[in-house]
Amino acid sequence: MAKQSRAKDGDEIRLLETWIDAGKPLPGTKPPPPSEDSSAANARGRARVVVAKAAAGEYSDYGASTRFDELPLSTKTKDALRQQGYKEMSEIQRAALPHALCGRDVLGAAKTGSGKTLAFVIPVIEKLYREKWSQEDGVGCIILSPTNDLAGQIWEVVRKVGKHHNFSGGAIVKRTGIEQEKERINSLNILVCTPGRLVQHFDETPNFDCSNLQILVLDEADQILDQNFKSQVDIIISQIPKVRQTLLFSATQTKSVKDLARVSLKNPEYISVHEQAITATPDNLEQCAMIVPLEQKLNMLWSFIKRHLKSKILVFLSSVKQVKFVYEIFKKLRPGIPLKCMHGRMKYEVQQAIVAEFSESTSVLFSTDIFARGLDIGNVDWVVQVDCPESVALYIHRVGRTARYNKKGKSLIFLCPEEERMLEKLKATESKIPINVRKPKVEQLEQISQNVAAVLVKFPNLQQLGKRAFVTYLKSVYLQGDKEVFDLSRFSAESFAAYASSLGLPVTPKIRFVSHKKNVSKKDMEDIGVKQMKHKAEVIEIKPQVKRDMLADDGPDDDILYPKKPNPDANIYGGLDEILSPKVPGADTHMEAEKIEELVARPLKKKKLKINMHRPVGTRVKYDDEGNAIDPLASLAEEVGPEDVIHKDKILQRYAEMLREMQEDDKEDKAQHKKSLQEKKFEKKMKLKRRRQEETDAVSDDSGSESDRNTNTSSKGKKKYFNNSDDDEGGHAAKGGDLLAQQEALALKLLGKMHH
Ligand SMILES: Nc1ncnc2c1ncn2[C@@H]1O[C@H](COP(=O)(O)OP(=O)(O)OP(=O)(O)O)[C@@H](O)[C@H]1O
Repeated sequence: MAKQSRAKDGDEIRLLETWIDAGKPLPGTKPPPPSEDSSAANARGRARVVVAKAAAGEYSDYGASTRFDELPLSTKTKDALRQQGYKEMSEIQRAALPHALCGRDVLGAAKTGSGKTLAFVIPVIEKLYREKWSQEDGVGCIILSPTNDLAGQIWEVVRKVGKHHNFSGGAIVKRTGIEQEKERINSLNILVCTPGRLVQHFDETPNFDCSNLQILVLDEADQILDQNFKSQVDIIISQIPKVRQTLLFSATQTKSVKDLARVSLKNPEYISVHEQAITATPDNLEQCAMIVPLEQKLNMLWSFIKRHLKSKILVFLSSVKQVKFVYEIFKKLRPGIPLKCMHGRMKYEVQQAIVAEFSESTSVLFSTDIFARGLDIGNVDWVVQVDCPESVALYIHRVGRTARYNKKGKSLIFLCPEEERMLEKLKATESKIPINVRKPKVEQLEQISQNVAAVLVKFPNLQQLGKRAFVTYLKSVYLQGDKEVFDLSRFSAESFAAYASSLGLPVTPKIRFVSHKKNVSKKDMEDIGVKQMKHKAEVIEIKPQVKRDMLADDGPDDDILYPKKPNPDANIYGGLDEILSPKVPGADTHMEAEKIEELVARPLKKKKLKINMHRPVGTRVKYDDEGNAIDPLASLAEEVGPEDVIHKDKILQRYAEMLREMQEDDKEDKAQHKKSLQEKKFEKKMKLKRRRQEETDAVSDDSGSESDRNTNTSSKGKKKYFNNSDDDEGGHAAKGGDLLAQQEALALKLLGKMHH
């Protein structure tokens, strides 16, 4: 049987190779527009004729195919595609597959959700099939993806399309431990992984061999080729054969020759199927923007969710801490729709489970940008960007999580007045993003800051989270590279205090910014999700300024949350009234066991800050107790007065406690820091002492007198203690060592006491 099947495969491979060679499109050509006679029955008939002709030795040009079964593909692949319901090809598939199947390098760009994955998965499977690849041949294809989740998703597509083939493969992600992966990686034919994980295998897996690699794929190629992955990609390229096929795909493609040179494409086909399109985003996507002051964002998000309880909503926030905080707070406030959250700090299995749940149900998923690219979840109704994306490209990827493959979708972005430059960028002709600006109606906005404050009082652990959310948000703005959009100095001091207050925080948290790139920790980068921190040492100026109250401006017909009448301009497919579904009755805000009615209004008195932040760093620097320069923002935080706290007794009391706790924490931190410095100093001293002792011992060893030899017995023992504590001599000497250790411990203890 196996022999028979091999022979059958052999015949098919010969036929496919001749067909591919005889009917290949000319380099640089695009497929003609689909013929008018494209009814399903006719197309099926045509496909049958094409295949029969090929079998009879008449090979048709397949560059004009519109259906998968008209392409020179193996029966196994065609069967799997049919079983998955794939018949007609999408534009990018029509344009890219003919070139990729005949072995050309491809640089493909097409809108989000347009089917790019199949455009590279099919050539991968077919190439290995025609090469008669088997397990013993090792790694034949590497598909690089920027995230583990996306790698998992791509692997699923490979598995489904290749299910009748005999290849092995897998997503090399964090799920399995690296040790287990090391054992099996050389027997996998198709690897789907992040650049980082692959480099780890090059570094750590003995005999990891990619010398037979046939095909390299970069999904989300522009991201994989950016600075963040540069060193890893360079290592990968240096470890794989130069002669190979390379496929690069993304919705926002890199055109940088330098970038492309790094992956050494050979006469690549540049395929950008939507280059002439009027929009860079899917046609079925309705996009809106709202200018929302920082301190109103949470209220706005809450109000939006409350009015879309029957929708599947994906919410993007800029940091892990914010995602956690908003998720936890909203969970306590119970909007009346299931809530989920997702970020890079979660285990891979948990992420997978959340994705699966979100795919199935109507719910709200709060996420960092881990979810922004590539992930394919069916029927997302809304993408809401609470925090501004770092670039127009990221905006396109985020909104692309909805309106996928001919489905409809809507998106909404909140931009602070200070970030209006981003709106200009989105609206610029070259961005090709049809976005409508809407103004919310202030009287209909639900104000939840008192409720949030009450939740913080009841759940003190959320106070810390709130503080971290505040800090990471500001950090994320500070660390962004595009200073035209992200500039902390444009925010007024009052708006930070108001923002802290909107998060339920009694005081504006103290912040100290790092001023040099090298000082930005990896954890910060992960927390914030900032990929590239291009900023140099720079001045942060916080200019107290009169805030334009955007919400007070009650424009006509432009209320996205609660429109009076539909705006015909914004009505792309059926009107905003469908988007802005009326509030579902009986789903009012209710907090977990809290008595919200106990809380009174919490007016935030705007205190005029006395510090002048206009001056650049260097002309006016403040220092803390330890002599460190304090960032202007940190000083700003200190200026927040007691009048900024909530008036209600209970909350006041709690806040007073919190303040005390924070001061205590500060004190403890300082003491701890001092202690650890002294401990380090002490350890260093002891090490030096030990080394000197050893040197003295060594010198004694070299002397030859009888008496010296006696002394040597013990000094040798001492040396042996450090190397080998098993033998008797060593054991004896270990006592000496123990003594030393005891003395060290005692000294450390004393030191500790001194600083308490
Ligand atoms: N020819 C096709 N017929 C029907 N559905 C298809 C076809 N090709 C792809 N799809 C479906 O379209 C959806 C989007 O495809 P895919 O994830 O490949 O898009 P993409 O272009 O890679 O998007 P992104 O840029 O966001 O990564 C998937 O659910 C996929 O199953």
